[in-house]
Amino acid sequence: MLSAAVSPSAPQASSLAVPALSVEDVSHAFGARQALDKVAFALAPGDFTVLLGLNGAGKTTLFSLATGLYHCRRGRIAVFGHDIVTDPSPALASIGVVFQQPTLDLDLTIEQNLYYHASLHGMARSAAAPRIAAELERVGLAARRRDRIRQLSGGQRRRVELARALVHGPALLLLDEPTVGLDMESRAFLLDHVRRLCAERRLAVLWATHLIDEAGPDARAIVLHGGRVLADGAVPQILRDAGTTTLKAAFERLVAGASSMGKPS
Ligand SMILES: Nc1ncnc2c1ncn2[C@@H]1O[C@H](COP(=O)(O)OP(=O)(O)OP(=O)(O)O)[C@@H](O)[C@H]1O
Repeated sequence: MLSAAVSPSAPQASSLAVPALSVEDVSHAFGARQALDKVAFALAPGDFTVLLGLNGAGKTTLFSLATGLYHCRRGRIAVFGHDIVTDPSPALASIGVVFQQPTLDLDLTIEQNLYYHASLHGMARSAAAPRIAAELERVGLAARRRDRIRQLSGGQRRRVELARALVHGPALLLLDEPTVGLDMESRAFLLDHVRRLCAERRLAVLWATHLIDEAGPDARAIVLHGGRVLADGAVPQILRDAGTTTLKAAFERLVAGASSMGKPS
């Protein structure tokens, strides 16, 4: 398993009055294809939750709905109580996102990309400057701040995207397959960095991945398959419920069970 150098925070959704993220019976279809089917869960501040699903499970669709890229028509998504459809401004102000597809401007410098993001969030340059400096320092890229994105490696670009997602001070961080294509060292860096943020800033994190080892034994995991939540809980509990010793085996058992019941795959 990848290491996380900080003590994790336990799932606390039940003890929280207003969840950082609340997904209530959300369904979404593309024509006849049902991408999400009554998905429901909640995240509390400080929760590090891994959304585990194979290609096509519905992870990106859920992220697109949670960030307002798609209109949420069936069910409800709220960020700190703000409905993403009816009250989007405060909801979006609280979210930081690292999308699956890189969205940096390759011809701008690291700093220019971050200032642009800050301005989209209505931050004055004077307010953005110390935030940008601090986030770049934390991801080890302060000295490269005037380099253009195209001069960076894939892992460095991902770190820039993470720094950018945090510049406006979100309390909820959504990451869609953030480590795809990265080597072990870069994956471990990102995972450790995000786990630290959870612990230090009480950031709520939803980390979507198909890489099972990114859900350490101390994480909470939501298993999404065929648009449905098959399991949601602390990893040890998921193992107990599935009667397995590894999350990989539990995942395979859950998916096989869903398939044998005729659920979409
Ligand atoms: N724009 C779209 N039009 C039609 N079908 C779509 C569209 N986007 C996603 N789908 C379908 O919805 C389902 C869920 O896709 P989604 O991209 O959300 O899964 P995912 O878990 O993010 O997978 P991946 O890890 O491969 O990105 C899949 O069956 C996919 O083919």
